[in-house]
Amino acid sequence: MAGTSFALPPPPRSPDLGPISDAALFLDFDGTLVEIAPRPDAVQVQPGLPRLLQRIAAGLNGALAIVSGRPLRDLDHFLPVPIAMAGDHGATLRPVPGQPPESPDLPHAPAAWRDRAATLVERFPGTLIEDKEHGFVVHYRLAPAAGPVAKALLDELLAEAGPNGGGFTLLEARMAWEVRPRGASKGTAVRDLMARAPFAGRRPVFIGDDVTDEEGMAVAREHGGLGLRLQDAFGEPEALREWLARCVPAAETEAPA
Ligand SMILES: O=P(O)(O)OC[C@H]1O[C@H](O[C@H]2O[C@H](CO)[C@@H](O)[C@H](O)[C@H]2O)[C@H](O)[C@@H](O)[C@@H]1O
Repeated sequence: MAGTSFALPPPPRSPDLGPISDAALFLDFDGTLVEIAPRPDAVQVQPGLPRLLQRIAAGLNGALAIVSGRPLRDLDHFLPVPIAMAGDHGATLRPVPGQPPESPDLPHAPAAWRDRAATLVERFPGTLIEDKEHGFVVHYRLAPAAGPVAKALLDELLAEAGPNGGGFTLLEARMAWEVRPRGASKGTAVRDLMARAPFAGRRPVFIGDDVTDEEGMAVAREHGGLGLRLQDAFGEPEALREWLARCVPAAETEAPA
């Protein structure tokens, strides 16, 4: 519903932005909506958060999307509410809740790469591999010494595959290295969603904490919107959740009946 008078309040650390009207809100998950945890399966979602997001989405006529590196199955587990989602760093889109996800035609990482990464996990207890639809992540939060070794191994695998890494790139995440297919990113996800209702015609506001969010922020800015780094505009995830809670009364006032 472009043209609505509903406005998000200014972020606490960026008051100069003033109220943000006609927003389409794009939110990262890990490190942004929830605090970083020792392992991917250990994140704690505040009990009221899913419903809060659903209420804000309703106030924005559906123009709220989670844009995450996580697969949709994780997002559905942690946020079991009908809101738009983009998972796997933009490789999987579900713009309409309840509809089947959409995936561009992307390559799948060779099984041999995953096997080589598994040898690393044997050498460095505490490391773990997280499988994604197209690639995988080597996490080393619980074994920091493994970080440079994992990077060297994954760099080598991609280099052996040719100049464009066999269609893959190595993404630096928080205490993790992710083998991800080229051609999808949080930027492509935001661009795709901004071409569709109910996002089209609104002002994109992307909020994230990590280097993996920068492409999403850049596309939001290209569309005349805001790319907000959590640490700069809000501080910690808790401050973002407090801000989201403050969005709700206005959202419900302005939501269509
Ligand atoms: O795009 P995001 O929603 O921020 O997801 C990025 C990656 O987040 C997860 O890993 C990170 O969070 C874990 C839980 O706090 C933490 O243990 C790990 O060290 C972080 O790298 C997730 O596991 C990945 O799949 C996401 O791509």
